[in-house]
Amino acid sequence: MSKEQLIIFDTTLRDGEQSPGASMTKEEKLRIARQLERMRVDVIEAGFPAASNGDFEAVRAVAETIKDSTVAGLCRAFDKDIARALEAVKPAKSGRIHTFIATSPIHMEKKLRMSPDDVLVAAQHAVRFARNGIGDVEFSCEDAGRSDLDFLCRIIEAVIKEGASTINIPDTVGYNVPEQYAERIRQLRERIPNSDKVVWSVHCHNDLGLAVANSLAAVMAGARQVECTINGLGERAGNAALEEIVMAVHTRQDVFPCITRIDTTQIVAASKMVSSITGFPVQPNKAIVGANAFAHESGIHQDGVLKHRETYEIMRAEDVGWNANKLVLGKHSGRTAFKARLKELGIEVESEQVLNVAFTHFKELADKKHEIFDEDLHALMSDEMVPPDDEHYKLVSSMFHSETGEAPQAKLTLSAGGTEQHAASSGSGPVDATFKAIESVAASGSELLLYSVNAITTGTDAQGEVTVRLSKDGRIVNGQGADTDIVVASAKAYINALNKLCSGQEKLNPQL
Ligand SMILES: CC(=O)SCCNC(=O)CCNC(=O)[C@H](O)C(C)(C)COP(=O)(O)OP(=O)(O)OC[C@H]1O[C@@H](n2cnc3c(N)ncnc32)[C@H](O)[C@@H]1OP(=O)(O)O
Ligand SMILES: CC(C)C(=O)C(=O)O
Repeated sequence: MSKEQLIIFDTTLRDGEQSPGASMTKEEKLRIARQLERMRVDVIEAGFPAASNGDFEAVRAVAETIKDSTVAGLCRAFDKDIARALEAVKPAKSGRIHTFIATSPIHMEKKLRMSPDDVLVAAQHAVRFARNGIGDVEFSCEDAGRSDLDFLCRIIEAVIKEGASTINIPDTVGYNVPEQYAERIRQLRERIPNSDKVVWSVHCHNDLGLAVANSLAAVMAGARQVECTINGLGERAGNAALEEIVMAVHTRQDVFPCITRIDTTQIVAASKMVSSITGFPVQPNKAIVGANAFAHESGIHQDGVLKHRETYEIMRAEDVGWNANKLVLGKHSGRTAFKARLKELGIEVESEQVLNVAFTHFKELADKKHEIFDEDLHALMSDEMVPPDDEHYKLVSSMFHSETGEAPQAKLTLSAGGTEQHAASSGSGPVDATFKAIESVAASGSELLLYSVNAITTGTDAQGEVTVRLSKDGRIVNGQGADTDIVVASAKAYINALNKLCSGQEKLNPQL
């Protein structure tokens, strides 16, 4: 007997982007969306079009590009929001409007300041309005995990009558526990007329570390869509991790009554891409995608695995995309192997020109490093992917001086809009001196929220990957830079963040 399909709805580009500091540019969203499509995700929630013109453009670009996944835009139960989302998803081959309103007593009374009856009317109106513009409408009862069951039944019955075809029951604040949440889904399916005509969806947050457990319990109770994100990214403690949901369902087919369409071999590439773009490292012990997820340290385990892999492994590393790399890349590699590996990693290169520049940089890196790993390529390509038009600032050259007892000095040459500028500064350390020197040219007035360095791979020749988070006028951006010299990586990351801050705006320093 063939199994029912479990719809995988990825919201990395929407709820994932709500992680403080994870905001993404249009180009970054497009790169991730292409990888999600390659992974055969069913629905890609690309953003919240009414949030800003930038997000509208990003959702529209995803809708124009993606052909094999449905593209969804989220909106409040508000005509203006819905109209904006309809416009953004219009170019999609398959588009969806996802509209929501809160249904819990605390949200209705304290946040919306609306009576339950008014919320019900707003929900009906929103779904009707959306259905006039598009055939595929999802309705979410925000904070359903703390909502009154009778009220949920009333509102859901009403929106189904208006034409909603997917009903989402979010545990918005991660309050539920698996048994209770599954029972909620079961009760709703039993009590609501025509419940078998809609897809039941779940969207779980991880405040108590139960997002995946709750989602899977709901699947056992009849949910057939799970909303999730790569690496579990998302508001506060995040959402259910896509890789964990998918691999639990695939590995335990003896338990689950459904199966996903996901190409699991694309999972690790997606995880590395999201980590590299957002600057959120994946913890080594993270299930499925952590560096240690398939590593065996202790003798008894190693002995067992050598005798029979399945003694300690319930999944095969290669099935989720680990160790897919059969070619070792280094300074003797050519363009063909370089291009092939990028393709395997889901990194699409827009033009031959970008490829040629990237290949030159790859060779430069290979001269400094013995072996080039996938992580190096992700970092390298993140540097290449900012379109040249948006690169107002460029690092031309740098010199650093540190001596015991002396304040470290940085001397830089930057190109600002094509004009070379020299800058020098001292600081409490070489990185501090570098940032001060850059600021003496850019005068961005931005606040440095985060500075972090990660060794991309092991060894003293490893590249350092630096993330710099800047904030200005309420906008928060992440910049990334990688180099075998971490001060250079820091300069690149700072400049990358500045370029994002000023993309689409006038240059930061009006004198330049
Ligand atoms: C659980 C979730 O993840 S929900 C999705 C969260 N995502 C976002 O918030 C996207 C980013 N948000 C934004 O850019 C802005 O908040 C906007 C553009 C959506 C709205 O901005 P503003 O109009 O300035 O409103 P603001 O954010 O201050 O307050 C939200 C308003 O929406 C109302 N509201 C909240 N949810 C809903 C809803 N689902 N339907 C209708 N109204 C809603 C609130 O009651 C509040 O109304 P009030 O101003 O009359 O008190
Ligand atoms: C809008 C919904 C789906 C949401 O993000 C939540 O409730 O957490």
